[in-house]
Amino acid sequence: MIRFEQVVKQYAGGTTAVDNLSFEAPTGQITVLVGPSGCGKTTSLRMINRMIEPTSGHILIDDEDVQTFNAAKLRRGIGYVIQHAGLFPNKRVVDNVATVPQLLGTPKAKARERAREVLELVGLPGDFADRWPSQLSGGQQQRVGVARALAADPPVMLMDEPFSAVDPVVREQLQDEFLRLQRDLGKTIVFVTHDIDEALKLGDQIAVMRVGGKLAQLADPAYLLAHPIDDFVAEFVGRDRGYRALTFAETPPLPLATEATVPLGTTPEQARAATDDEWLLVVDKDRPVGWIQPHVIAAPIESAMLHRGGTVARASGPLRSALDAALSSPSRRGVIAADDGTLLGTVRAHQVLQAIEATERPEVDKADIAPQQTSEHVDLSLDK
Ligand SMILES: Nc1ncnc2c1ncn2[C@@H]1O[C@H](COP(=O)(O)OP(=O)(O)OP(=O)(O)O)[C@@H](O)[C@H]1O
Repeated sequence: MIRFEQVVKQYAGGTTAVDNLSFEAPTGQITVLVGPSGCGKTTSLRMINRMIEPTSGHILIDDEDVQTFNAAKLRRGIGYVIQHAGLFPNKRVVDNVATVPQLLGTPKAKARERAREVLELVGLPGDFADRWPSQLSGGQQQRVGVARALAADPPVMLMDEPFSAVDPVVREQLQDEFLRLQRDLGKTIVFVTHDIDEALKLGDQIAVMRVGGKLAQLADPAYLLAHPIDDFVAEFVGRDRGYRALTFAETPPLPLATEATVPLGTTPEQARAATDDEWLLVVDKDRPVGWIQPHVIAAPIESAMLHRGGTVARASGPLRSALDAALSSPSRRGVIAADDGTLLGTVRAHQVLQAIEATERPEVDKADIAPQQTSEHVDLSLDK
């Protein structure tokens, strides 16, 4: 566990970058620091591995003050990933990744062997290891950055906007892979981003910071969306936070309608006989694959003719997926599937909205509210 205790950082020149910050980043979980530019996220992160020293206060890792460690040793024992990966351009990928294990005393051959293993873990197998960083895409470079941080198998990882420099599609892939990896590795991670969507997706808990380096609210994503503590947090998590919150709400049993379906290869006559509706759902071995308009087609149904608009939601997934499926479907009927992908039925948006109306929001729990709100803080101000 990483614990911030009333940490303050004032830079020479007088800027208070971090102001009386207290929070805990639990072991094995992802804590995201999020907030607008200049709110002190990077400064907070870098104080953990002592790239920056606090003006006052303490940071503890597993109850040991980081001040008691040798700074260089501490840094080697903590994985650190930054935007643009920060790879050594004159070292091959494998040697970039092997750097920290070697610094920690692992013989070169063994460190390289380990580097190849970790590169495979982050989706860069085989000959990627022997390339130069400049021969990789931005997304691949970020993966090398993650591999390099993981190579020495540190229990703690610090990640500063690691996925911000790549395009949105690659970013989503990197986030998904990172979450998959973390499920297996269970590192204690502090992750900095200015992107609330990224914070909500990755964070087990989210610390929202405001300019001036103060903690505005610390909570898990669902709670943050349902109960922003003030206007600043509400504004920051977005006007569409009600919609975003559906990502964290389980789908209750929905009133599914039986949908007429036809398999690929169905002739136009057969398709027209199957329904009176404008849209007809096509399946492949009981799995929904797309919609066609039976009165428009002139040849047997093949894959290329399908309207793929409309996502398929899993009955066991979040309510947001069910609503997205209904809203994005060309027939306005959202397709709901079982976990194995087979069709269960369809649902309309108003039915999903009724289900949303019936869901409960997380209870307000005072313990989740930012430490600045505690009486301790009030006492301090009264002392003056
Ligand atoms: N070395 C420094 N000397 C003086 N002021 C600094 C220094 N580094 C950062 N600051 C100031 O401290 C404040 C916090 O900066 P920090 O980089 O921690 O914020 P951030 O939330 O990470 O911002 P961003 O999202 O823009 O990277 C800012 O006002 C910044 O200008």
